[in-house]
Amino acid sequence: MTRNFLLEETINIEVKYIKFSRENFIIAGAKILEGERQGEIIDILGEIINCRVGERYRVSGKFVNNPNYGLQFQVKYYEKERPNSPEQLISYLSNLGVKGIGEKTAAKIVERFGMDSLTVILKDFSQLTKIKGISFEKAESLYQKLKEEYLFEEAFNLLAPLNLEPHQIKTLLKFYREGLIEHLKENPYNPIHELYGFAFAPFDKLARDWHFPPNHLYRMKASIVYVLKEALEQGHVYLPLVEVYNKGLALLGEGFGPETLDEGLSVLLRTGEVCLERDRLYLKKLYDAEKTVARKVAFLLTITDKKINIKKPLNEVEKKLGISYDPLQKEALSLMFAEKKLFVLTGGPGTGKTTVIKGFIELYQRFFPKNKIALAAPTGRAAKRLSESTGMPAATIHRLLEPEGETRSGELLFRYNKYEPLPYDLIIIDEVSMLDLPLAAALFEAITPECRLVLVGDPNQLPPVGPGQLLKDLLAVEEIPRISLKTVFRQGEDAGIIEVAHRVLTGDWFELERLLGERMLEDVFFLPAKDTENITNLLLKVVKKLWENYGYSPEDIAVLSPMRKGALGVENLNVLLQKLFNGFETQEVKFFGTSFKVNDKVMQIKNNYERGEDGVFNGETGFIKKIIKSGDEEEIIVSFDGKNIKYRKTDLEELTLSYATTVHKAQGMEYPVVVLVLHNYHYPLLKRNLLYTAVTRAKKMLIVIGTTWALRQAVENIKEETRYSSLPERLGGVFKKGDLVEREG
Ligand SMILES: Nc1ncnc2c1ncn2[C@@H]1O[C@H](COP(=O)(O)OP(=O)(O)OP(=O)(O)O)[C@@H](O)[C@H]1O
Repeated sequence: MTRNFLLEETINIEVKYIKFSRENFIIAGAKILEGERQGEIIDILGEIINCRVGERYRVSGKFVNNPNYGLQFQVKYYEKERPNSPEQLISYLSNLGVKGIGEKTAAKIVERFGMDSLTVILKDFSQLTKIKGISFEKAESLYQKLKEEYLFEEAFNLLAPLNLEPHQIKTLLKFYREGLIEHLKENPYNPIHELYGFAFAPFDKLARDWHFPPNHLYRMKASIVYVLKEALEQGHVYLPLVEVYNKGLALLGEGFGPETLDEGLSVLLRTGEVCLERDRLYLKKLYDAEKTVARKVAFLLTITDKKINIKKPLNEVEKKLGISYDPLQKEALSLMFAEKKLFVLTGGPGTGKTTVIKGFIELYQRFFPKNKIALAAPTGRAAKRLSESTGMPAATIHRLLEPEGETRSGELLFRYNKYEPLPYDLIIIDEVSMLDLPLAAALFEAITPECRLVLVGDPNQLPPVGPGQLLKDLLAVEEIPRISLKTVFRQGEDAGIIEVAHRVLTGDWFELERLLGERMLEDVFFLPAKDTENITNLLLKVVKKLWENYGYSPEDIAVLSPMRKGALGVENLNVLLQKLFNGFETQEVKFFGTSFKVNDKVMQIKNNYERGEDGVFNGETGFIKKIIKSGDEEEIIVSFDGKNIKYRKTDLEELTLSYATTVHKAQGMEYPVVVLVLHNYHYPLLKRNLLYTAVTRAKKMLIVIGTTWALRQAVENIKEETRYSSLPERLGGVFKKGDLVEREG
């Protein structure tokens, strides 16, 4: 949102009704308040936060003629006007959404305090209690709401013209509260240091506006930290110093050389915000995490146990489970009882990883009946699957560690850590491909040296969303005991899916094309379609058929797309699928353009350890069971696997519709039916590991809809991003040079 908008006009309007709102984009009917068009009601379109009926705005933008809707005004910049008549004030107060402050009560307030009402509320809200029907609590809620509005407005007026997104402004306010502007004045780059996910440019512009010189130390420091945080978002644990300098100098613009950054770097090193090792620069948090994991892994490998011979009891276990393990599986089982306390089991779908784990637990319980075992996985769904297949309780790694609070910048603190280690003798972690470095560090730190650790996963899946690539890194260190299971044992209804998964892995496009083209497989279908419109239509037709004719419920069907945005992006598909599955439902709560309806399939999109009894975590899916409306309050009850969790309207930023989801978000999940859409415009993401991850999510049926080119591209593109991580070298060092890892002392 900038003010330099070609042919820009500015008009004053009053919002009469909201026609449409999505995220922060709205279309509203507004009355023009002055000028030639005074009194006309036209549509205004644009991003306006917390836009409410009755409010007045000064909007800048341009008039456009829409062939269907007539004259409209596209808003590029706006300023909310404070109410300046008693009627406006009443409308403003009653539309704030404070429980118990409707039009009548608002009128009483304005009657008593006149045009000073807002000042009175902000200065001394207890005065409101003089009015009959306004309790202290009600007055306080109104004060809180008003204060929030003012803070937001102040921040918005300062930051929105710098291209900061509204949700980012909210994040800043949540973190700095009333002190936001003060903190920015002190050092406009503070958020780059203290938070994640912010661009450099807005704060750089702010610093310029406030006359901080371009070679200011703050700017040098922030550019380095920004470059490292950007690298973290891309999965890197560190960046080579030369890359930091190149990227940092590109940010600073012309006229700067490495020597200007040197000063910033030495301050950051002195204060410990970043760490330099050889030519590798780390954010401290990731440096510590990497060292923790390396130290613990080294420790688990150096302190050894007595090897146990499992030959005889294994026969009994095989009899009990009615299975005969193949030689590789037997070797895996025997290594799990070897001297070293860390073991990594890998393999694609259906290769018997779970079957080996089951046998291992059986054996372990025979040898150590009193020992305590914990099973965990990075996501709730993966933990549930692990629990179902082993018949033992399994938790997410978060729950295993028991979050107890979080730091100001949102990092979780756990009950179990190096001071209070996890009370288990054996820990088995599944889906380790999804485990990122910070969570791995928290886990490893909380493991006692006596504990045995078995890690299970498939390294061909996508790497974790967070930084690092633990599983791949561990596999790169030859001293770490591991077995990679190869034979596919599963011969059920998903045989075709497994065959396709293996063909994808080997990049066997011609065979795959033949299998799909000749419809050789019972459970995999490729429906070629060219443009996004055809793909969408076909998708809706297919999903409708699956639902109405084949009896699959929305819960059973996962529509996967590589991206969030665009015609075939998850956001768009969710709106279409909601209409299909739940179009007639009328009970809804609107939240920034998303309509949440009863029966909708939803996903939690951030970890919240305080929600419900033991937290709801990123990636958990559920269904909206109930919407409760009382007065101005709206609440939603979501059932996650039978567990009912309450969300207030303001909590809805934690939820998203999940009829469709990205392949990245579907990692670790399994669904009876996967419908995957692929189009040429997904090009940057069309990679083998993404396709493999999508394919292996399907248990009974896989349907791919899209262009042949996109599918082939995904099969053949093996360019995986390289993630900078020193873990393999650090661990290699233990066995060779011993220079990068400190032994546990
Ligand atoms: N040695 C074996 N002999 C016969 N059947 C086996 C053997 N090992 C595994 N199976 C069978 O193969 C199927 C797949 O095994 P399992 O579920 O353990 O694989 P997985 O690697 O965990 O798969 P996924 O990653 O897809 O969950 C199961 O039905 C299992 O009973």
